Amino acid sequence: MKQSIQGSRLVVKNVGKHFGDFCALRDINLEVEPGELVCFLGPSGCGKTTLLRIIAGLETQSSGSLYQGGDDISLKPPHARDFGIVFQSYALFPNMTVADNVAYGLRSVGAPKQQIQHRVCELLTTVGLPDQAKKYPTQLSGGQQQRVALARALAPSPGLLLLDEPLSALDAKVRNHLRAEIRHLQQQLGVTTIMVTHDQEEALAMADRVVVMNNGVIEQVGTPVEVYQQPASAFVAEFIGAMNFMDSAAVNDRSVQLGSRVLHLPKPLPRGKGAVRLAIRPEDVHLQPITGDGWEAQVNTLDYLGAFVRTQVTLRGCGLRLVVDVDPRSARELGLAQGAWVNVTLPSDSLHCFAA
Ligand SMILES: Nc1ncnc2c1ncn2[C@@H]1O[C@H](COP(=O)(O)OP(=O)(O)OP(=O)(O)O)[C@@H](O)[C@H]1O
Repeated sequence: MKQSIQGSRLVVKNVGKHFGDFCALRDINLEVEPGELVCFLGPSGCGKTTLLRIIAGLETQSSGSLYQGGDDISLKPPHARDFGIVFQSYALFPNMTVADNVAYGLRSVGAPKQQIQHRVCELLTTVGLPDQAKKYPTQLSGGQQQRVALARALAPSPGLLLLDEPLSALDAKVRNHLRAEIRHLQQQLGVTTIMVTHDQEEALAMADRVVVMNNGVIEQVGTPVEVYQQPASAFVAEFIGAMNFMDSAAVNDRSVQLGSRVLHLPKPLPRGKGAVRLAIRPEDVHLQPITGDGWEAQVNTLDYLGAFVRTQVTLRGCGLRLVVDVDPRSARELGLAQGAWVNVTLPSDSLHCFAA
């Protein structure tokens, strides 16, 4: 039996899902490449789990189709699809040993006994539990149980691995550790993987591409760098990381009026007129000594967060409040303190614009 897994390509085409009158998914289109790890990320109720369950065949789509490795799987029952799944709650069989849990999928397809034993050993070693084969799930920690669940899902060498919030029941330290291990294992095996999460840090750290969902639609599909640096909508900009939003008005297709100033934009506006929602990340706002260029602003609050200082300032004149992240050394050099005055500049190449 092979240790490496040949990941298969998954295509989701025009998938929609209704529960009665409620539309949970609308016209979902997605292609997951062999060996890729894709995260479904979005707020509670946006449809992540429903989409994962449709891919697994545990839920039936109301419209659209699905293809795995070129085969139309749209109407296949779960057992006829080629995937392994890990749920948030470990869902191990409590009356079976660790070894029997991992062997379960192989026994059900009638694999020879010796081959099963070898595969179970191999997988328990891979997930770092070579000595736990004879234990029962209740004798293991949450992190260990989730490793067993992962080994069980991978045992039949599926073309697709589905992970439904696999880390959210674990404490922060175990979660971070297991996050890195799952990613390493996934890359080593080359198994095509889809993970559902509402934790943006987890998605950005693990995924090749992130699918950002909201209200049953895909807002953006992109690499972690793309969804962070070039958010396609105000929702994505706000949902991933921190963002300042400012109401402004277009002067023409390359500039906007903010308070008494005209700011130039990095990209042309789709419409060169009307209201525009301008946005900038806290780490992209520049603070300088009061003699510098830009707006005069007063410091309202300062929070020391270890790697950086999160500051809130109010611009003189327009009264606009901005959150600014400054590295601790610059904060010291600027003499940042509550009530202090600084100059604020908003670099053009860091501005994002969205329809108001
Ligand atoms: N069987 C069902 N019957 C009716 N409505 C459902 C059913 N399953 C899901 N929904 C609704 O569909 C929407 C999407 O649910 P889903 O579980 O996919 O969201 P989610 O993004 O995974 O959220 P969470 O992060 O909270 O799990 C929700 O509004 C939910 O209430």
